[in-house]
Amino acid sequence: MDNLTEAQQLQQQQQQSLQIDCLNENTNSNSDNKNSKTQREQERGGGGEKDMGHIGGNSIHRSSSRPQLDLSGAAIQGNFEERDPTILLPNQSDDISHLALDIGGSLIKLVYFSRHEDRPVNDRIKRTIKERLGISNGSRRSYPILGGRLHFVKFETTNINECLDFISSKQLHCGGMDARLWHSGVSNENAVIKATGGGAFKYADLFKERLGVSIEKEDEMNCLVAGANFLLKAIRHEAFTHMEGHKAFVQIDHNDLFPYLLVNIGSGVSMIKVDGDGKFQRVSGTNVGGGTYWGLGRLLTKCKSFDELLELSQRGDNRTIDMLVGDIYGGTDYSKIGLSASTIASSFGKAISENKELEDYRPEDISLSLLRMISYNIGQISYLNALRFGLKRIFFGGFFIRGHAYTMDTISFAVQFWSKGAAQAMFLRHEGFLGALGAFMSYEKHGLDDLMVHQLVERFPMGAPYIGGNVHGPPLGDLNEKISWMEKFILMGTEITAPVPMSPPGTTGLGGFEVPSSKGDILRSDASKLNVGVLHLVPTLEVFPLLADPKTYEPNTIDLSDPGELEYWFTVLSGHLPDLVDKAVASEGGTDDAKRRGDAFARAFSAHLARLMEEPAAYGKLGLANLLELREECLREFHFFDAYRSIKQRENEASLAVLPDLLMEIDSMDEETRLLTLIEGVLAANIFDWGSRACVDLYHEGTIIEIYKMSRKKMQRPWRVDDFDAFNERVLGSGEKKPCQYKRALLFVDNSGADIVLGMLPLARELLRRGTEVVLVANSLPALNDVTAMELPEIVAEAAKHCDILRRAAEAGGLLVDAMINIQDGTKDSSSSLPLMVVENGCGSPCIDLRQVSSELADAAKDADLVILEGMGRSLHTNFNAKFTCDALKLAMVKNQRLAEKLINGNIYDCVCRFEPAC
Ligand SMILES: CC(C)(COP(=O)(O)O)[C@@H](O)C(=O)NCCC(=O)O
Ligand SMILES: [Mn+2]
Repeated sequence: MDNLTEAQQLQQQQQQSLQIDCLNENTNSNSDNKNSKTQREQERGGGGEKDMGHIGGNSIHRSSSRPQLDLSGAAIQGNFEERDPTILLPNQSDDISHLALDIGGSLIKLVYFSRHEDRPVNDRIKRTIKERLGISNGSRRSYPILGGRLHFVKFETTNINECLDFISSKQLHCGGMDARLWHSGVSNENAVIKATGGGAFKYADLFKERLGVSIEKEDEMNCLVAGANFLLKAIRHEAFTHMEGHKAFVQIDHNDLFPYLLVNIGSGVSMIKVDGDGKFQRVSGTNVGGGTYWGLGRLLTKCKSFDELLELSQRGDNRTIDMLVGDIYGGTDYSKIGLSASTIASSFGKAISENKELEDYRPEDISLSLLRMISYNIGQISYLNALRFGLKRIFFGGFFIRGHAYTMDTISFAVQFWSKGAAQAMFLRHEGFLGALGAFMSYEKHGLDDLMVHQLVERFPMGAPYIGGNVHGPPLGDLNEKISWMEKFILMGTEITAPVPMSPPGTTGLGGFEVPSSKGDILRSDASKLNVGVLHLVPTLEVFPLLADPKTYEPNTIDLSDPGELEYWFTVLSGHLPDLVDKAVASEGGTDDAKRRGDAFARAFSAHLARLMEEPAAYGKLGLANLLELREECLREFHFFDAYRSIKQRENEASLAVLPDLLMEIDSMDEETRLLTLIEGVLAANIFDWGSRACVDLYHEGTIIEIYKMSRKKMQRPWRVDDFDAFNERVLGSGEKKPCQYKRALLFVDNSGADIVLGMLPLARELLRRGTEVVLVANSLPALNDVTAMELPEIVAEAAKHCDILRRAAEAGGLLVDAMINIQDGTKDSSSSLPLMVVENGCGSPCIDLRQVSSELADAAKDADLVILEGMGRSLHTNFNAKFTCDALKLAMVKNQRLAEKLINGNIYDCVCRFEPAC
């Protein structure tokens, strides 16, 4: 076995499995429909292959995981022969402009919008399920905004031509066209783009000349406030504190956001009291800002750029030039007034008493002294203004900060020092883009301000060529160019950096008055860039309505801010990489192109891991679920849309072949044994998990069915977490207690093959038999070997061939609309059956964040009174602690030793059956 290739092993498994009678080896008759279809298919040998060959095979989604553009009613307009004909999208909102700018003294900030690509949907099935769920399109909210993405990019103002080239090559200035005429290459002669900042005036003619567009100027303060309000309301992990090198995200209650002080540190500094949307007043400011640091720094150090100056400060020691309290007081504190010896008494003060020239001071020390002088000053004035107006919160934005840890620590220290701990400085991840975002929001009809937190998903693609928002060279056209760009870096022996470059974690040391820890030599040249990704706008996402308390809900069980956990999971995921790349490349035919993409994927994902290892909070709050999703997104970025496709197909086939025998065995049991056997079956079949190293090793030791049987045999109760009796009592009743007749159950299914076919489908069938409508909730996009909503109807259709209950329910639920046309036994009456339905969950990850689910799922949830979450990803890594307003059953086999120890004080392959009655 060891010497066989994976494909050969799988083929062998499939052949063997077709010869094995599942659980009851003495029986060979079938269950529900009592026919010999399985046998016939076995005799056909390849019959299963033929019928099932396309399960999952046509489910390639060419889009990112959160849909979508409204293509309903799309039609080609005009001549069909024409190349790139105009496509009419009658249901799409129109007149969306694609670009807005903030042209400042030193930087141009650009926010632009790109549409999501479409993806295949089985409209007929969707329509029937919508009807069953009572969803009418008329009752749904219509969204004024397109599904799409917001990109954040910046340029040096001195390189404005690069910016113009970028806009031109991406045709961003043509974005104001009517979206109903969505046609590549169509340009708009009279295009207008919104811009703010002084450069909107200064460069208006240049834009007209180079791009033929007019600039519509937007008020800078308006834009800053609109941008900040949008970010603080719509982005979950936007604001954070930064003290002594430690970053902590702050959860802002949207209903308690106002008033606050917004301090925007650009070339100069504005302090704005914000009382609501569009309600603000510029209460103060200072002319000592980013321009001062850069201007003085350039004169004093001969640095060529702001970033170079900032980088210099990393290696600086300001004590050589600043006059400290200790210098005045003979090395001692001035404790009577609370000043330590290391407090700066006078910035640059030492220079007056020493007989030195500029050349005698190290540029590093000058830069640090300047940075501290300016940051303290801004922090202090800000606090005094907050005090003046009784404001609790101060948010700092603007490109002076640049995600630079030391700058943030210094400002934080000043605020804390002067407020005696009563006030706290907060920073914004999109700090530099407030104005540009605000300008973007000033377009009418985009509806951006209607968007809510749950409709935005931030992703971090390997953002070449604009790493962390910074453009290097011309924009890349396609994936091929992106990979070439990465390869070039590899050839040059340069480490590829993840999209968000690092900033050093430890900085000021004690009380913010020490020298920053000397990180200069390992600091990359792009050290002080932004922590921003691409913002996906998905108006169709909703909060799962059955969450007991969405405000306190936290999907992740494992918090990776614990360094031990972080290191463990990083090692695990790095260890999985070579195997995953092999699978991904094989799934694309093993071509040279696939190998090249596989290599690029491995490098990109490793770069993400390295980046997050250095700064876990770089992409926002990090949990294990985020990491697992990042891996799937990264695969999709390099066009691996379903790496486990063939494994899923073969496991489906092998499992479907033994399903009839399993159903027959189950049907021979009394009610109580049956329910227990079904739950045991779900837990046992959850062993088929290609994301677990231990399980994958296990697969070498037998066929799918052998492993399944072995797993079933080991299902001894009590399980490590065992609430089966409570669930059993709820379902079947006992003594005085009446059985609970669930109306609708949502089954969040997990893996393909035995897991869905021999585990969850039989459980669904039992619920249907007991009078419960069943909704199978599956992934929108592939992730590992998870079954997707696209694949499920065909699997159900195959299963239904052997089972009347499933067939009637699937027909009633609209699942057999396309798939069952070859069934000829004439039973078409489904009117009296309870439906079995499938809805997509809105994500493409092994885990699920219930704050952001598809609107279909949210609709299906409204009448549900039972939620079953299955698998490690959905019920342990995420949602283990989630509370629901209806009964919930969490079922999983723990396939990782460390998790078993941590979470349930148990061992690998222990099981969890957690039943939680409605809150
Ligand atoms: C990715 C998974 C959550 C998928 O588990 P599932 O939800 O399919 O039960 C799980 O395989 C996992 O946590 N794997 C990584 C750890 C390991 O290799 O043990
Ligand atoms: Mn899974």
